[in-house]
Amino acid sequence: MPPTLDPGANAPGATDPARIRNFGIIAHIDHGKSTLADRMLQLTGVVDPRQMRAQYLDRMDIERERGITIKSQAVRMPWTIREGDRAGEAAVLNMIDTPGHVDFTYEVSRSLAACEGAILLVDAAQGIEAQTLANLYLALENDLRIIPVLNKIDLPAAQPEKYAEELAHLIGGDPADCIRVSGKTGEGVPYLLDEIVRQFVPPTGEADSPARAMIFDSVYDVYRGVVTYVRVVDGRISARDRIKMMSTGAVHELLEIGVISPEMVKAEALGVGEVGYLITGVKDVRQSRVGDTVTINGNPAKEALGGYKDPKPMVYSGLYPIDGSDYPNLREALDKLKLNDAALDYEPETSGALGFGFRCGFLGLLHLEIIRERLEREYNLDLISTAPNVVYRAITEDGQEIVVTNPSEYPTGKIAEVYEPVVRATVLTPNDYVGAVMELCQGRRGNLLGMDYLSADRVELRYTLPLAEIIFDFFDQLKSRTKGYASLDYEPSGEQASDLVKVDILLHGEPVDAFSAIVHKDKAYNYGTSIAAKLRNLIPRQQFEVPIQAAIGSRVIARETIRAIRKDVLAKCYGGDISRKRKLLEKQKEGKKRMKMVGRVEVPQEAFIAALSSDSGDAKAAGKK
Ligand SMILES: Nc1nc2c(ncn2[C@@H]2O[C@H](COP(=O)(O)OP(=O)(O)OP(=O)(O)O)[C@@H](O)[C@H]2O)c(=O)[nH]1
Repeated sequence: MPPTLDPGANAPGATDPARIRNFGIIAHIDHGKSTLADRMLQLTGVVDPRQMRAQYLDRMDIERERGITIKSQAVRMPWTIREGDRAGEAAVLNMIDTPGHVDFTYEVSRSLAACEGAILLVDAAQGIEAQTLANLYLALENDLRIIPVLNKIDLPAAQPEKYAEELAHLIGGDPADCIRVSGKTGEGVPYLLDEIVRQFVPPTGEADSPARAMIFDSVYDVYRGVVTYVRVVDGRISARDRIKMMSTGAVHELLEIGVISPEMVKAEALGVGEVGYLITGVKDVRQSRVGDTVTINGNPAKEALGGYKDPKPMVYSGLYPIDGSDYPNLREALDKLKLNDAALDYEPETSGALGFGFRCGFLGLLHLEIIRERLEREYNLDLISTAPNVVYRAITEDGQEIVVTNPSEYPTGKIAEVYEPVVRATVLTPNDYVGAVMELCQGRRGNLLGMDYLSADRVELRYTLPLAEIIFDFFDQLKSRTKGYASLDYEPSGEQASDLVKVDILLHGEPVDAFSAIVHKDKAYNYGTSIAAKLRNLIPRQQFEVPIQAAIGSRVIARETIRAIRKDVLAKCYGGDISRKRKLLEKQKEGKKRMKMVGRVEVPQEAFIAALSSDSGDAKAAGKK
């Protein structure tokens, strides 16, 4: 049975802003955000205990399986203070669930911009991790009040005293002010809800000004089209308004407006400080973008709320169907996924080695991995992805600027300067591994910005690093060098000029496009030798000698050779009967169909796939801690 919302003073559209508390929960992955959110839904009576399922708010299958939150959601919950001198004070809590992973930092920052307060949730058995810090900085940038909370106090390994010290040291204040809870058993959660009403401030806004609402999430629903989540800042949006998106000027009819509690509940209007959803019938999330400001067409606001950014892909990779006849299906699947993902970018591309496919842009490696997994799982496609690369900006000597999202577009002429994206990375590690982490970062062209002791045995290291150095196996390396104890977070931090070169891999003198890469000059040799060695083992011997070369322009930097073999399928048939010979030749022809020709060399497609797939796989690891 859907919950019925109070029709009185607390009804959506009529809620006194002084009663509203908008807050988010920020935490490192797996510190228990979704579990705590579930417990709150239950304690506030929004979800019937019998309907409760784990991670109620994580709706997508992939989210639930991976246990990570990709899309944020907002839930409205009534709460009345239970204890203390303000007992009996009724409030409306809007809990805005935020994604935790670095790829979705922009979404986190928009969700937080819709809040006045944030719960800083830390696992009492683990302490502060890199994403705790990164998200805390985002919350502080948005001027949010912070309530420090230690979770999982039911665990035997929990050390709440120790980590309360650490938290207090980080955000200032008294360790005793850290609230201790268990999302699992519910212990401490009612007290936390009381404190949310007591400590967080209500929203402020101009009730009589033209309406302005910020979009903090936008999801595509097969039945309802795009559902847009907004936080009203000024004025009021009612069900009969025509709304206008301030970044594009597009005007839409409102079909429905309401709040989530925890399913969609229609409302008459949303007023100052309220959080809810809009449905306009548009079919594409790009028309309703996160960060944009919604106003009313008849009485538009003059200025948009700040902070809107176009989503910009950071990492590109080619996606190819293993079976070439799946190409139209892949196109259709990408078209559909894009409806739900404003950051996904793709265009057709052809590769000599892999056939027809798409060059796709992603926010980061986890984003790539999620899209690929959804394509394979929901659309039944078998895919191969080329090694991911970042976006380079090359300036030629005659002053032309070329943006390179694919190594094959790298200009061949004289280049004055090449810029690559850099990130600001935060690594948290136990004291013992500081040396190992530094060595790794230095090896990846990192630049140490600073180092702080969070407690006697935990260190925060801040580096700038080229994004390209992080997207391969950085995370795996970090984990293995620190026995799994270090955590990593990073955010884009502009670009830098670097000494970069394009390495081509040539097979019998012909370049194989799928293996061209842009790498730092000092790493070109390593890249060249490793790919050449890999291909030598994967490509079967031919009837002539095949050199595999790695080259920068016309200069060869590495070489391997596949020795010649004469494969005579008829060798076994001395004399014998002609029909048997014909049969063997037919069979050989069949086998050849699966071969790709690179110049004169026959290469089984599986060889390309094997050579490419051993480079990926890091995103999976990066998805979890
Ligand atoms: N013992 C114990 N386990 C908990 C508690 N809260 C969460 N967990 C467990 O910790 C794991 C991670 O919890 P989630 O709620 O999925 O964590 P999350 O922070 O939402 O993770 P992301 O959505 O990936 O960011 C799950 O296995 C939970 O069952 C708690 O209070 N006590």
